[in-house]
Amino acid sequence: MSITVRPLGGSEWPAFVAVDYEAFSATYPLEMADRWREVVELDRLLTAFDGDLMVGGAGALSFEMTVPGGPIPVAGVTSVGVLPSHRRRGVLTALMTRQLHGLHEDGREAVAALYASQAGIYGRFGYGRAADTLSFRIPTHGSAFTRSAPADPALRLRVAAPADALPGLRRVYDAVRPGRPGMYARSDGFWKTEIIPDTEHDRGGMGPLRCLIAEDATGARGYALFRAKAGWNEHGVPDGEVRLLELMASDPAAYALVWRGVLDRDLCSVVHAGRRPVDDPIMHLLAEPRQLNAVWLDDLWIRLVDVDRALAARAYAAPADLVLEIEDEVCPWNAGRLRLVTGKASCEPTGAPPDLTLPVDVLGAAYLGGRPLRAAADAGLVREHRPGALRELSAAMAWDPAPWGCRVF
Ligand SMILES: CC(=O)SCCNC(=O)CCNC(=O)[C@H](O)C(C)(C)COP(=O)(O)OP(=O)(O)OC[C@H]1O[C@@H](n2cnc3c(N)ncnc32)[C@H](O)[C@@H]1OP(=O)(O)O
Repeated sequence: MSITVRPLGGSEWPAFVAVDYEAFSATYPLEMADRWREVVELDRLLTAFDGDLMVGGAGALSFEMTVPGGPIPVAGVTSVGVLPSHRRRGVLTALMTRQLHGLHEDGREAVAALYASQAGIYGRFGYGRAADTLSFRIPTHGSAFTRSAPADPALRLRVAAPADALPGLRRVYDAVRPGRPGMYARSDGFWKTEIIPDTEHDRGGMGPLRCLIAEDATGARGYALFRAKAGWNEHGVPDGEVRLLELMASDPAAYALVWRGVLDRDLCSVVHAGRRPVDDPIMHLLAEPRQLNAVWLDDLWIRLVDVDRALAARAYAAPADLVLEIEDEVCPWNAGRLRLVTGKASCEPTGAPPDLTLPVDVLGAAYLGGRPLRAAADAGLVREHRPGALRELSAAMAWDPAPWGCRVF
């Protein structure tokens, strides 16, 4: 089988959707692809052909994503799929290789990010697991806060229609985003098609999308987007549930108030809060944090497309002056030695002997500051040639707060 990879042609969007739909065993009504059409950038979609049959596709979104120190351009890789009839014959490999080489030649983004459908897929292409996420299942009867939970009498909680509340949601999201690595700017289209849509399919058996806003005279300071479903058990005791989709606040008092609004919902006995940051302050607010019943998952995967530019683009938490020997089979322009000097964030080729040797996926995993390089070294993935070099780089790359992308793209 000979596979050709090329950009999507003018009339090929329906075929791209059909491949994706089949690859993902999707259940959404096909018209919903029109929604995604508002977000995707058609000129950044790649397709793979077996003869004249489209058998795979992959896309990239032009994001501004926060990394340690502030936002930078990042390619958000998405809509990757291969027809079941053509799996495990190298179609994804051809797409990923072409995409990474294209990003390098294009030069707009030195970093690519994605959410993986399965955690075993992307390491071979140089992506590292850079952020984690926790999902909570909180029984409302066990959700009392500690006595030191903050409160602000100027705040009030308001029930709002999500579409009407959009300016307030954006105000809060855009206040939080620049401070947390992994969060990315949302276009109007992204808010409208990914965050607030509310069809039967979006509801998935739950109620409509609901919104709580915490605000004062200046406007919104926090919000929650969620779905709920009331219910009673066989004894007549209320046991409805809340599914929290997003909760964001620009200050601690607003954060605590919005959470209380979600946890205190009448007739609901449990709150499922998916994809929360691993340093979510709710862990400090609950008097009995075991009631979080946390489950740990991978969040963003990061690929340093151009290692030198990517390392020079972020800030560092501690001084470091090191020679790194990078291993990168997929993007050979990265393989070699770079001198990283953190104070001025410069990263230049050098012939000096290396202090550390590490594969590009390990560096990608550490890039957002949430995965200690030291732990990767303990797993045997980093080789230290100068004693102390590992500790130096690990401390420099660590960052607070923990990385988190919030919503899958
Ligand atoms: C960012 C996103 O969009 S994530 C969404 C990814 N898409 C999906 O999950 C949809 C359903 N799955 C698919 O479409 C396909 O099975 C894909 C895209 C995951 C893989 O496509 P393929 O063309 O089969 O991959 P390809 O043949 O290039 O495999 C390359 C290597 O990855 C491995 N691989 C492929 N899929 C997986 C997987 N799901 N888990 C672990 N390893 C995998 C292959 O075994 C192969 O390994 P090898 O080089 O050691 O032989």
